[in-house]
Amino acid sequence: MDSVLNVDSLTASYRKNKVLNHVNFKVQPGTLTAIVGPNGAGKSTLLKVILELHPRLSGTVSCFGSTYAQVKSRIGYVPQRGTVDWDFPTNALDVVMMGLYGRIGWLKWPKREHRELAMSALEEMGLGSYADRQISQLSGGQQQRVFLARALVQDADLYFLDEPLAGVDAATEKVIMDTLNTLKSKGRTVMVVHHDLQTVEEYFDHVLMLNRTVIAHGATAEVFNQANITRTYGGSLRWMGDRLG
Ligand SMILES: Nc1ncnc2c1ncn2[C@@H]1O[C@H](COP(=O)(O)OP(=O)(O)OP(=O)(O)O)[C@@H](O)[C@H]1O
Repeated sequence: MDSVLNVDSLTASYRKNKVLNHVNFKVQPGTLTAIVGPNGAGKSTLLKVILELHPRLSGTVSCFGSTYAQVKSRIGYVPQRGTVDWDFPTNALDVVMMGLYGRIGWLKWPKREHRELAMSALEEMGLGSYADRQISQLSGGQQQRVFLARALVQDADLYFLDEPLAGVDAATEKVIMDTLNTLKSKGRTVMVVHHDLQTVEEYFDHVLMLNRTVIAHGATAEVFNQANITRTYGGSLRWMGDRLG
């Protein structure tokens, strides 16, 4: 089967600090992958390099057999909440509409059908009554759902989400995971930076274990084991041993 994403010998740095070193992996369509690794492992940087928001030093990234620039309308991104300027004066509905600009075209006015699409995505996220609310006046979990709604209306084939479950309550976590599973059931491919090792097996069918390079990658049932967790995190996670044997 052709891979949706092929990362080959990818190396990236911030000035002289090499953050990603010969990262190699391929992702198959219709998979839901957790990207896990300790703080500073390069998870967010990996997404930024794939999305051409940060340059690579060497290596290649191909999405659907093409460069990112050629297929970017097929790719959705939900950034880490902390990296977004929530004081930007815009309301929830307008943020969701941004996901439609690929279809509407920049500098063109959205039509009623676009507004309805954005509205129904907000409703799907349980935020129908918040459409006019300034994004700075939403809770963290609501902001996260607004960004997920924006990604949904984009109707992409490949999604990257950077810690969408960080700091959200159980109800929002369920809404987000249900949404990601729906995308997967439609054959979309989803990659999620994730920190809670306790839920990796329950939520994700694949896992990419990263610590500046790929420590392990594959089906969760095959690679998410104590040996690989220790290799990824060092000896600092001994408490997981009881669970994973
Ligand atoms: N803009 C930047 N300028 C300089 N160094 C950076 C920058 N962004 C990240 N780094 C460094 O690159 C390394 C990898 O950071 P990155 O944010 O990719 O890690 P991460 O795995 O996503 O971490 P976390 O789990 O803490 O979010 C870290 O050492 C970090 O300090």
